[in-house]
Amino acid sequence: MEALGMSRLIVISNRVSRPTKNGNQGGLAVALSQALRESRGIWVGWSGEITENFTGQIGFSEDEGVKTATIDLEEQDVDEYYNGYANKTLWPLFHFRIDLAEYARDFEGGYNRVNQRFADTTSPLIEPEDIIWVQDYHMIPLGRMLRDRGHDNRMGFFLHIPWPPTRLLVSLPHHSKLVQALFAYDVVGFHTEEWLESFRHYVEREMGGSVDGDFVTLGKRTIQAIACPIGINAQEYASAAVSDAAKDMYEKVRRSLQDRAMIVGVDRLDYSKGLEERFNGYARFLKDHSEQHRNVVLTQIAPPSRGEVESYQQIRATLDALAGRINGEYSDVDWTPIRYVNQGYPRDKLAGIYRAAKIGLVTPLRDGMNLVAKEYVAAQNPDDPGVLILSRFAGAAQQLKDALLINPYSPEEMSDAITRALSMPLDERKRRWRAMMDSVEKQDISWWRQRFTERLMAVQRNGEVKQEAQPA
Ligand SMILES: O=P(O)(O)OC[C@H]1O[C@H](O[C@H]2O[C@H](CO)[C@@H](O)[C@H](O)[C@H]2O)[C@H](O)[C@@H](O)[C@@H]1O
Ligand SMILES: O=c1ccn([C@@H]2O[C@H](COP(=O)(O)OP(=O)(O)O)[C@@H](O)[C@H]2O)c(=O)[nH]1
Repeated sequence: MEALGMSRLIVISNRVSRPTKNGNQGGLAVALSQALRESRGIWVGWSGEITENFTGQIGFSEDEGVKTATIDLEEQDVDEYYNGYANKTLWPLFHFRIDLAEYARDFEGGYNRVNQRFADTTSPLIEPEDIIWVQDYHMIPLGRMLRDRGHDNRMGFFLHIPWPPTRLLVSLPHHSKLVQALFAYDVVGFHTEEWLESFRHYVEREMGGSVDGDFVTLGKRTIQAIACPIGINAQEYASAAVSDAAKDMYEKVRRSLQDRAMIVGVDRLDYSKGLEERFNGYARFLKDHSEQHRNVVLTQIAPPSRGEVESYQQIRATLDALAGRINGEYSDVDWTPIRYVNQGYPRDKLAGIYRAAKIGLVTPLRDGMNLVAKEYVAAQNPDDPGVLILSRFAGAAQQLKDALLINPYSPEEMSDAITRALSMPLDERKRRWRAMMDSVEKQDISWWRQRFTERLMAVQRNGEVKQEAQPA
């Protein structure tokens, strides 16, 4: 494979997704699997299992040509690392919710302990020419820990969530230690220019570092920090939308709607996704447009997520009550305005649901990227496409400028956008869809992977960048 040459790729992430025969995997897993297969690489991560006492024993497996190496964690590890520091401390803070961020020394201790465990697991597997690619906020210190074990390999890090403004980040105890750890990598990637800009701002203002184009220097160490938006497998997703499973689902949904227009939302049940604001915006639409009652249904698919974390239990209870209240107020014996569904669907069925929806309503308060927005576009019928209403605060809004971009905090804007989308002429729908689909197809998941790994390959093992890789 051209980007990696003869080097093996080693990917390390919290979750590992093994290829299955029916290909039912997320886009990230598909993209990484392809690169791992072609480079005979390894994907390292948590097995998702809990063991009584940590053994460090590695479970090796090979499925469809992709090797995985996983470890089990102890209950205390999962509490302090995954539920604790990752999802009670970093996730809310990095999504600008310092009101929800909890800090406890135990969380930070558990986070570092688990990262040491991943470093111990990965270290013996690493060969000198391997390129190492660490994914996401669960694993920020891992690169530093691998360097401490003597690995001078090319190492990259990709952050899948936003990078917060400096004024918020400084509320984290030991914030500079966390940021300093990123300087162990050679290339650090973010989804958007905005997150990259905030990272550079922190390094310059808080740490006295300097920025020169993509190069960011702190003390003796210079790394590259780039914006590299993740995409989906657009062609494959468009095909999935006309598969038998998708068509069955499409028919089932359409039959149940009886000519009503469907608005669809698909999100993990997470406070960052703006579901409460979405329901309130839709309620505002119902209040302002009684003539539209019975013509419209909002289907919100929201599989529960991170249910051991209290803020997730709270948002779930809030949404249960809100959906009940809105339905109670507006329903009739033969019409329910919100279908609120707490189960997840596999890709093909989901693609059929997206295609059956006249409107995709994607309104996170803050989101690293949001792949659902791109999937909704890819699943549409080119001859009769639906309209995407997208929060300006999703990373995806930087690319999908032909969506109806809204401020998710404003119920009026949401109500107006729904009204506009319901009556949008076919010509305008087609024009907007074509422009968005061009972007989804061009900057797809392979583009993302290749752009990042090419940058990493251009770094020499001593950390210098080959001349031709320097940006103009
Ligand atoms: O693994 P979980 O705790 O169940 O969470 C699922 C994933 O959520 C986050 O996704 C992010 O990555 C997406 C792809 O780049 C991006 O589109 C989205 O905006 C992000 O929120 C998380 O960052 C992943 O690590 C989780 O696996
Ligand atoms: O019932 C569901 C709900 C969501 N997803 C997938 O979960 C991913 C969600 O990614 P996104 O970037 O939108 O948000 P995240 O959950 O990663 O924050 C998308 O690929 C969805 O298709 C799914 O397969 N089934």
